[in-house]
Amino acid sequence: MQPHAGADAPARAHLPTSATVPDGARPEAREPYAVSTRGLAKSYPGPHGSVTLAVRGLDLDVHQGETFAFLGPNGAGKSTTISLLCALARPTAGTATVAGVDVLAHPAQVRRQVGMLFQHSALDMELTVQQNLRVHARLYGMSRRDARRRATETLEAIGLRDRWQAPVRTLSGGMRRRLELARGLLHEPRVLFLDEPTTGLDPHARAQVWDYLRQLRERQGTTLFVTTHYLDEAENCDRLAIIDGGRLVAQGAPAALKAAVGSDRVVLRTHDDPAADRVVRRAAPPGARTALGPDGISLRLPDGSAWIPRLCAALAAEGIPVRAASATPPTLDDVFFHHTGRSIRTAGPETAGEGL
Ligand SMILES: Nc1ncnc2c1ncn2[C@@H]1O[C@H](COP(=O)(O)OP(=O)(O)OP(=O)(O)O)[C@@H](O)[C@H]1O
Repeated sequence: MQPHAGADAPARAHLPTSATVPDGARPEAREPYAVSTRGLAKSYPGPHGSVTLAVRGLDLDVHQGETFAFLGPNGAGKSTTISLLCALARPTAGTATVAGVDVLAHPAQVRRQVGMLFQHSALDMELTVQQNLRVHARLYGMSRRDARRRATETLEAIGLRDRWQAPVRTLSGGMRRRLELARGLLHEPRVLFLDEPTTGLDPHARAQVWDYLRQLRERQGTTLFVTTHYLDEAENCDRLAIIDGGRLVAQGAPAALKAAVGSDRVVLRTHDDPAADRVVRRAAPPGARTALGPDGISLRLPDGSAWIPRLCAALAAEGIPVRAASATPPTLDDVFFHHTGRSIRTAGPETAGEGL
């Protein structure tokens, strides 16, 4: 479907518009970012006269040609942000430019510049692969020749060239997802927004989608803005932003975000973990907090592997041999925990802000 202007535009008292690039100018000449937002916010009417603050003042910068992950738990505000950036909904406050174009001043131009892959399939199941692409090409005003050329290229790239006459309902879930990717790319968008592109796919199909995204980035330098709640997917992106309850929690390259957390996770297993826990607490540096769990005793320590022999020696001195010990560098879940005090695996929609 052709994207349409948001009918949900709330009253905007003083919504500033960015003056970065006027219509028709070459955006890359002045705009170094594929996506840039300042104070971007969106609220919805909530239950019982309340207001849901779905997105609360985002400052995001996505470089051209990079694969950018937008990571957050359910209800964090990821889909809402994509709607704002694709000019499908109007912000309540703040500014945003996509491919150098202001989403508030020139929404139609933004919609032409971007490609979108929605969470739920927007394919027509009764039409063939080729017909689905043709409908999309018409909506974007592509010439027949361009549409045919691009359809051939994209179907080749996603490995569906031999299925071009098949009705979409006969394709597997992974094939349909790849076809949606081909469709989103048909009009050669400068920025492709993907809302949880691999949700519901099996591991093999997930890997295929990511292989294709990687190729796309290498061949065409398309900027990819991908929402996900899979940590491993965010890990493989150039940079990421973490969002929780509509707020930006952290933004940067995965390695830099993890390095900023600093401490490694040290886990020790013994035959008597409660007794060992008391010993470890005495031996660990002041301020280090231990946690007893089914995996053993865990604690966060800078340079964790250097601490393991010391902790083992302290335990041996108390007659408690160590059965297993490990030191793991911080993960993106640790980054999320560091900033929010919760694990992304257990964080849920109740964190989305409700207020006035
Ligand atoms: N059209 C709407 N009307 C009212 N509230 C909405 C609307 N769309 C989203 N919300 C609320 O805004 C908050 C953010 O929702 P959003 O869908 O953007 O989160 P998300 O991070 O994409 O979640 P998920 O991973 O589950 O898709 C939630 O509290 C949601 O209930």
